[in-house]
Formats: sequence, structure tokens, C-alpha cells
Amino acid sequence: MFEFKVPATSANLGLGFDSIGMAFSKFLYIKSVESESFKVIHESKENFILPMDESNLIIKTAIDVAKKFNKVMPKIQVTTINEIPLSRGLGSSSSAIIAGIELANFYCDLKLKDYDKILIGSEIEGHPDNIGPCVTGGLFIGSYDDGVLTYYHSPYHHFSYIVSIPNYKIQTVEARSVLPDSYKKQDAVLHNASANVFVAGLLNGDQNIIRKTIINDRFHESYRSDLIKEFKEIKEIAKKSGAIGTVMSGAGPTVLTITENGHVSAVLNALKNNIECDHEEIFVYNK
Ligand SMILES: Nc1ncnc2c1ncn2[C@@H]1O[C@H](COP(=O)(O)OP(=O)(O)OP(=O)(O)O)[C@@H](O)[C@H]1O
Ligand SMILES: N[C@@H](CCO)C(=O)O
Repeated sequence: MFEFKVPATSANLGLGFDSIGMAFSKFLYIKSVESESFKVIHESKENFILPMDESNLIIKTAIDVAKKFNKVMPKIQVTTINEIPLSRGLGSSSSAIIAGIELANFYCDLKLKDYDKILIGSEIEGHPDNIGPCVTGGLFIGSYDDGVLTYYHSPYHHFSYIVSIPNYKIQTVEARSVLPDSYKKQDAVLHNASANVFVAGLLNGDQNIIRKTIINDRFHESYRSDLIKEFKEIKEIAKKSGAIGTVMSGAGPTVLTITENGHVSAVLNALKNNIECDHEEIFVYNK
């Protein structure tokens, strides 16, 4: 029997497109035992739509990773309890990929280090911003390009967080298809400069820096705002009630609001009173 959990993650944090992510305390729980065939038992209703055989992303990843190391993945039965909503911008696909990597690592004795797990996961996802914090917890800042991975991570204790989770799904591929192939120099320069300062603010817990820079994304949010009809309104209401900043969580439709500690109730109540979707405080998961 092998049991573990993988956290939800929120990617981008606005300016860190495909690079920054944070782990949060909602989990994909996995229990596995060797079996006569590959089988996935879903204990959470929302996951009943997912495959139960080796075409399931968790099992498929485990088989592929074992193969990559010239091993054969033994047949297992996996039972999942999943608190991470599917296709809502909270990193469900990365949690499934990391679960598959952990299973291959355990059953094939691959002795993978965190770096190896993030590298393999990034190869599959194409970017490390959800995969990274799934493995490290806390705050993750990374870059991945053509097999080269570099990252920084650390536990994170600044600020409080609210997620607003609309009741519809957006597939990441769809949300990426609306992005342009290139950006104007003026936009790229503003985004880059703001992102550099934003990271300094993030690492130092400097809310004034975050307030001023988080609004300067030029890479994805404006292109995706037609897909997330609540985004502009959530942002305005959160700002009026004193929040530090509001961003799309990953590829959406979940929206993430950052507030000062002790100020969550005011923002949460304002959101609950004005916008119809699930709003809840969510906590950073530090390993
Ligand atoms: N627990 C799981 N088991 C098997 N497959 C899963 C699981 N969770 C997610 N998936 C697969 O990942 C897909 C969702 O991936 P997608 O990238 O669209 O959204 P997301 O990862 O939730 O959002 P984001 O990347 O924006 O944070 C599901 O439709 C399913 O195919
Ligand atoms: N950085 C990714 C996260 C979702 O997988 C995106 O915004 O498309």
C-alpha cells in the first residue's frame, strides 16, 4: 500500500505567466495497491467522469515515466479522493501528473529527487508553474525551456487568499489558444519590468509593491477576460473592499484575490454579497 497527497496550485499570480505558482491546502489523496489490472476508483463525485483504466492521466503518467527509465510499471489499483476541482484553474492536471510520477517512483524504485519530478512533470505539462509547487509546496518561481529547468522555492507566509470558483470549466488548451503568438515591444517591456519588481515585492511581503505592479500583466489576462465573465467585477469589488490584488488563477475560471491578513472577512463578504459563485478563503500549503 502506498498513500500520499498532492496539493492544488494556483499558477501565474498575474505577472508570472508560465513561471510563478503557489500550493494551496486542497488535495488529491491517493491510495494504491498492486492488483491484477490497472484500475482507478474515484471516491469524489466530480471525478466520476474521469477514466477508470490505464487511459486515466494518473496511470498513463506512471506507465510512461516507468518506461522512460526502462522499467515496467506493475499493475495497481488506485483510489482517489479529490478536493481539487477539474479544469477550474487550480492545477488539477498537474496534481494528476505528479501523482503518476510519485507512483512510478515508488513502485519502480526510481529514486527521483524533487528536481527530477518537476523536470519530468514540466516536460509533460510544457511549463512548471503548477507542477513545481505541487512538489515543493509554498511559493515556486521557475523557468522551463526545451529540457532546461531552473527554479527557486520557499515556504510562504505572507498575506491571505480568497478563491472565487465559477461553476463552469475552462480547458487550459482553450485558454491558451486565445493568446497571441507575439507581443508588442512596449507591452513586453512593461510586463517584464513590472514582473521583476513584483517578484521582489512577493518575496519581501511588500504589499505596496504588489498593489502597484500586479495590475500590469500584458501577457494573458486581458486576452482571457472574455472567457471569465466574472473576472472584471470580482477585481473591482475586491479592490473597493481593500484587497491587495486580484488575478486569474492559472488558466481560469477561478479568480484569486490577495488580501492583508485580518482583512479577509471584509473582502469575502463583499464578494459573497455581490457575485454569484463559490468564494472561500484558501490557505497556502507549506511542506
Ligand atoms: N485526478 C485526476 N485524475 C485523472 N485525470 C485528471 C485528474 N485531474 C485532472 N485530470 C485531467 O486534467 C484535465 C484538466 O486539466 P486542465 O489543464 O484543463 O485544467 P486544470 O489543470 O484544472 O487547470 P489549470 O492548469 O488552469 O490550473 C481533466 O479534464 C482531466 O483530463
Ligand atoms: N501558466 C498556465 C497555467 C495553466 O496551466 C496558463 O496560464 O496557461
